[in-house]
Amino acid sequence: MEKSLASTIARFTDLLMDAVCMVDADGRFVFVSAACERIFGYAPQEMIGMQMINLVAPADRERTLAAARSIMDGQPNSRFENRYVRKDGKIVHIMWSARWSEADQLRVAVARDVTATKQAEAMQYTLYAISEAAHASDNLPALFERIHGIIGAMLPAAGFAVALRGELDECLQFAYYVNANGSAAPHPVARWLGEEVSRSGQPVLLTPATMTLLPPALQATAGLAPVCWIGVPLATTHGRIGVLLLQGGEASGLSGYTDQEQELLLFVSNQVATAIHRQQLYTRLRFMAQHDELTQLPNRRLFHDRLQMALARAQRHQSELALLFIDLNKFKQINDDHGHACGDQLLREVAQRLKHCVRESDTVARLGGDEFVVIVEEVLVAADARQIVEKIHQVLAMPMALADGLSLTATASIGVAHYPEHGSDIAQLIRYADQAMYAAKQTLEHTG
Ligand SMILES: Nc1nc2c(ncn2[C@@H]2O[C@H](COP(=O)(O)OP(=O)(O)OP(=O)(O)O)[C@@H](O)[C@H]2O)c(=O)[nH]1
Repeated sequence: MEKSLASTIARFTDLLMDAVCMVDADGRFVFVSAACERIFGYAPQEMIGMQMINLVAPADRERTLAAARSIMDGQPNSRFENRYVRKDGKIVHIMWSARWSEADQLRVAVARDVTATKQAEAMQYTLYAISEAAHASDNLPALFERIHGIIGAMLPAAGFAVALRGELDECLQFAYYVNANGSAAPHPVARWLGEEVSRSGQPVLLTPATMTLLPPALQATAGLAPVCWIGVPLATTHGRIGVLLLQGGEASGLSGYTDQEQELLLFVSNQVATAIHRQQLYTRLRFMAQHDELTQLPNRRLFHDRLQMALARAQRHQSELALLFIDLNKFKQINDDHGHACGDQLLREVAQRLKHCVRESDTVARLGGDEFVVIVEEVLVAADARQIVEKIHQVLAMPMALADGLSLTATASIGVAHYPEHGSDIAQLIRYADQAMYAAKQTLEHTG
């Protein structure tokens, strides 16, 4: 009776959702139940005789062998997890319950496919990590790098790109691009894919099998390397802001990404879009708080911060710096004669010209009205600053083409303070430069 019950049970192991495997002392499968085919992709007759360890994902082999040894030493394990490579190359996550049967000289194990649970956990973690990244990053490049790392852990990629639509022209610009060759310029396929996804608002999966989606000229450019890309739109509740692109490499296999992986990326893309949009808003607000709206130059607050930093650098390196206070002459007259809009235009033009008089690393700021300041770092001698002052007088004296065919020139009174000669803190330097500017204006008035 007992014997027939045992054989009845044996016949019905095929009904189990979990797979039953028996492995001999040499590590070969000697029995596998029917569920193995669903989990591992191999028919039972294919699996029998195979070395168990050859099916284990390479990264998990050492751990798995150690666990097998411990089970054979008489320590059953009911919660061992590892990854297997299915016959079709996909990874499955398995939870094992196993023990050694001394009488049969077999390791008897029950395998449960926990891939779906693992993926759900990974997805939840990814969503959480992206929202954390949104809070932890204080600029867009830092956010892109973090998102690259988070998504790269979920979907292995040789290349990663974020392309964003311009606010005004909706043109797609690559804001972040990393690929395996270290090339700084986006691959032509990436550009095409970005435009395609941005235009249609639909995800696109490019694999060797769907390569014909590419225009013929690009198919040739794609070359010998296997084409393998996923492109998904980045959309927030306010609309589409750009595109996220992933380029597969060896890790994604020669056949490229799958529909499932595209779904995964699409699923997290909303969270990514929200994080980027948030950062864009924050960056814009910060810019507005630190810059003058009319000229887009740093405002008084940012000027103070920059001067503080420049002074600290000069003190550290025992170098010199110059501070220039610039006030336009008779600017009120321009407003009165030609209107406020014309005055605005002139102020914008003056701002541009001042920027061209100094290096990119120097600061030109607008304090308000017709008052500008320039911080010149690493001036070597007073003559350097005098040269800049001279240049400013020259560029302002060149006619500025304004609206309605109007052409005007400007003049300015300029005061210069040198560090360390005229002060050792920013208050002293500002006071000195302001007084020097005032004195220059007085001289001008007295000389007519
Ligand atoms: N168009 C325009 N005018 C501005 C702006 N801000 C301030 N102003 C004007 O700039 C003028 C500055 O006047 P003043 O300080 O007397 O300067 P000024 O006429 O150059 O006089 P001096 O410096 O003594 O030569 C005022 O008429 C302000 O109304 C602005 O953003 N746009």
